[in-house]
Amino acid sequence: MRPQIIHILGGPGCGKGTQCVRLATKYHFKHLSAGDLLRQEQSREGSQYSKLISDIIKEGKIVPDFITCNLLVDSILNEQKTNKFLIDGYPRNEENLKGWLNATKEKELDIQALIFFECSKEIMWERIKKRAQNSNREDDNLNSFTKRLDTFYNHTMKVKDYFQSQNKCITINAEDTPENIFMTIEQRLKFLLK
Ligand SMILES: Nc1ncnc2c1ncn2[C@@H]1O[C@H](COP(=O)(O)OP(=O)(O)O)[C@@H](O)[C@H]1O
Ligand SMILES: O=c1ccn([C@@H]2O[C@H](COP(=O)(O)OP(=O)(O)O)[C@@H](O)[C@H]2O)c(=O)[nH]1
Ligand SMILES: [Mg+2]
Repeated sequence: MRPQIIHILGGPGCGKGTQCVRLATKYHFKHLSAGDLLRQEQSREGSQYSKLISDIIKEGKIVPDFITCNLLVDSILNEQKTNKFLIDGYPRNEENLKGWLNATKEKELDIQALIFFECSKEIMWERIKKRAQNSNREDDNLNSFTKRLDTFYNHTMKVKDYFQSQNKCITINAEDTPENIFMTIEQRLKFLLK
């Protein structure tokens, strides 16, 4: 069967990773966080992209697609246990989207849906501040958060528009408790979750 893919997007700190972990555990998805893959590549000894990734992440900008797309495709093709994937935090702009649509067509990957989290910037900032207490991430500070937010509104929203035009976008209110958000996702994605 063709690998099945669900994307998750939303602003910085809205709770994408938290809900992906829950979904992956209960429904046996492989959770691929584009940000985690980039951070791994950044700290991989000998990586020619370390500095580029680090600089872009601090600035809240978006890493060129050939890097992120290759990391994701490699992870999908190397996965042995499942053919269901949650792709967390990607595609983040139109360049990512174009690269991803080409790659998925070529590799015959089936994109089923985008889960899009809606959350106010005030709540996202509260959550980032909480995460900053133990995340050690270079971008969990007010300066990077402001830039990431700007990138989100100016670029990532266009990706949402694309999925909406394909009738594949499921919008979820992410301002609730993690438990309630998870229940809402389960209800809205019943047709996909097995
Ligand atoms: N629904 C929620 N209510 C309160 N805090 C949350 C909720 N979801 C996630 N968090 C917390 O907010 C922070 C950011 O969550 P995370 O899942 O890493 O977001 P994202 O991947 O979208 O940046 C973490 O500290 C997490 O524990
Ligand atoms: O496809 C991606 C995903 C992430 N990033 C970079 O990695 C950072 C952190 O992404 P992550 O998804 O981990 O952040 P989150 O939204 O979960 O806080 C982003 O701000 C971007 O700079 C990127 O360039 N391309
Ligand atoms: Mg995350």
